[in-house]
Amino acid sequence: MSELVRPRRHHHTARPSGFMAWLRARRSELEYQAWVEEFTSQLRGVFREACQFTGLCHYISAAAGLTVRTPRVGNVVLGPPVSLTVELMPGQEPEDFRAPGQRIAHTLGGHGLRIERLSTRWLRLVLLDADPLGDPFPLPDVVVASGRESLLLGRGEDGTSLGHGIADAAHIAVQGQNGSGKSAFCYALLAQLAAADDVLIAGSDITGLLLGRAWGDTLHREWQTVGTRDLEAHALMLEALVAEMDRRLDTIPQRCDKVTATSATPTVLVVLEEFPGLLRAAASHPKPKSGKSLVERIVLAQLRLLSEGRKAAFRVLTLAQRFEATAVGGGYARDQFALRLSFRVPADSLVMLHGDEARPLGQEHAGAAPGIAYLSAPGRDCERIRVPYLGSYGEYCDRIARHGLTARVVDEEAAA
Ligand SMILES: Nc1ncnc2c1ncn2[C@@H]1O[C@H](COP(=O)(O)OP(=O)(O)OP(=O)(O)O)[C@@H](O)[C@H]1O
Repeated sequence: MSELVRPRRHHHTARPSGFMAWLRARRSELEYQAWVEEFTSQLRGVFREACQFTGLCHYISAAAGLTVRTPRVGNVVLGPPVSLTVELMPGQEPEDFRAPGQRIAHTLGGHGLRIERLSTRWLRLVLLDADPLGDPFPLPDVVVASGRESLLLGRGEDGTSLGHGIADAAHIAVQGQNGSGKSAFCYALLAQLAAADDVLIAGSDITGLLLGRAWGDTLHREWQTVGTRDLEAHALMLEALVAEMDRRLDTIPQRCDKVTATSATPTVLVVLEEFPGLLRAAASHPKPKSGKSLVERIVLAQLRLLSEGRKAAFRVLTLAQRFEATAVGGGYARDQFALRLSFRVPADSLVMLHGDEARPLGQEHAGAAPGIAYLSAPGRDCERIRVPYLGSYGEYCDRIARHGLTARVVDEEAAA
């Protein structure tokens, strides 16, 4: 199969003058039209073959033998970008094109496929020339005033921005290999949240970079435990958070089934940076003669925050290189995360966190550039996004110093 080359007009810089010039222009236009026809018919043929090889077809048994039916192509638009309208076959849905989309795009000579629903039966498939997530994009110096406002999570392949309110009842799981951009993503997330009056950023960070130093003068700092020198302090902090959660659950007002975050009872974002590393470090701690080990205490506290925290306005943000059940406190703990992001990870890790739906992307995502993540969330199709980049670590420290909350304006009425 020869490569599909999108027809391009020859641009004449000078306006044709005289009969010979007119003739040349006319001939060039006819050649262009013939090229367009040839390209369009080849594109239809290659699309048909791609559908056949990716299973987007029906096999019909007729007297003359087995025939293959593929989705009918309506209009082809040269663009750029090239797009084609396609009629769905009986029983087909636009989602069926998502998994094989990239293979179809590669077969047609593009990088990716954007799927747009035109009507119940018709789709537009847009062939993307380059990876729309290829270029980094900066995080503007913005903060939210409340956890109910939407944080900028990233940009999807169709260029639209994706938001998430921390007050939404979802715990967040972030996995990625070294250097894949997960810390930078959390810098961007926390920097946006630092000034919210109804949010407390708490948690444990053995690296002491995401939490800790940068938060020095803010009121979040006293709820953050960092470093590896005093590992018991991490367990004590998590247990203190569980105690606060229990207090809130005990005092939920009559006829309410959850705590509504205010400046007096802020949404507590419990950040667990490099959680498997914390468990590994805690495992080397001497076991007490009686009672629970340090690892058991940390795992139990995390599990309680994950399973009961949502109603008490607690959200957990856990980071790990790999979200293996054994590394993050068990399969039940892992199941509690509704919003899941994977930066560059091996294909099996991607499937482990996002399920079989992510399998077709596994190989490609294993080589993803820093800042590109695969995201799944309730009520959303799984998708690739590019997260915003805040810049250097120094810039993160500057933003926290500039915006980090140092005092709360308590709304007395809401507090009562
Ligand atoms: N969104 C992004 N856009 C562009 N470049 C990025 C982005 N995020 C990270 N990078 C680049 O990748 C580098 C590594 O990112 P980061 O430190 O966040 O990785 P990590 O996954 O946290 O790694 P580690 O586990 O080693 O801490 C950054 O120093 C930066 O150069």
